[in-house]
Amino acid sequence: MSRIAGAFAGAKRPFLVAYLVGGDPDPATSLAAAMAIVEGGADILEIGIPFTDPIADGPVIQEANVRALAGGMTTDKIFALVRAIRERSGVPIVLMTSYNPVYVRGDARFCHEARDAGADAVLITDLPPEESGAFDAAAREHALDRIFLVAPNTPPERLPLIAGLASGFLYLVSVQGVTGVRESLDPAIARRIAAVRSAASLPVAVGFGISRPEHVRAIADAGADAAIVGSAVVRIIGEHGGDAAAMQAALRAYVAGMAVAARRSGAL
Ligand SMILES: O=P(O)(O)OC[C@@H](O)[C@@H](O)c1c[nH]c2ccccc12
Repeated sequence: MSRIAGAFAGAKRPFLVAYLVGGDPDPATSLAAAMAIVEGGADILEIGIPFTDPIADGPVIQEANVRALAGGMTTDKIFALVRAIRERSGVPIVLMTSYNPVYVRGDARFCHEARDAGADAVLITDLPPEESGAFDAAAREHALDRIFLVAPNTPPERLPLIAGLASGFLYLVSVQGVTGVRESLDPAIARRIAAVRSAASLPVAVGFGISRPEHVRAIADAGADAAIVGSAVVRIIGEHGGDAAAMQAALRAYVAGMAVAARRSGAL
């Protein structure tokens, strides 16, 4: 069983997935951020490989991409970051990336290096299921789970195709649009979670726009297995970039509040 499947099957189910851009604002501070997020209680870590032309990223994450690239982040250093986290923690790690950094290495080499560093899964934001056959074969060979996005405008008839390729969990995008903190959740989310559930037996994690404990509770009450928080975490890193100790304290406190909200939810 993969580390991610094991986490979802375990007594302490994963409720909170936290995202950060690898290397934001520089490799050492990013490691400090990742460890504070884990210490705060995140159950799964999602690490974005910074890229000049990201898809679906709102302004907060775009700026983090720019900071990370300016701080010297490369794909090699992403693997070094994953390795450093893995030396310190057993937290499941999802690598999120555009296909470009994968393509330049080749599917097999990318998957080998990701696995060797200690990553558990890969999410490629711009590789549709129809075109992911070669990558999927390499991922399977290296025992990496494949996370796919399901958006509000994903036609229901595509769900079986996506569910057939995915493993670990399905990433349900809560809104049509880009990443970023939002005031409230789309009321249609419960219906969408139910639709994904009926098409797939995988855990469902909901992301985009989740930033407050009440959002996490609402997601849990709507039947999701996990909530994904990105921009709210990345914003804290951006605010404290120069002061690692203050950044770590703020991240620990914020993530702990979100994790506690998830675990108190009756639905979970
Ligand atoms: O930032 P938000 O709204 O909290 O959403 C999570 C999201 O940032 C993260 O999972 C993510 C970052 N970049 C992406 C690109 C596509 C899909 C998802 C993502």
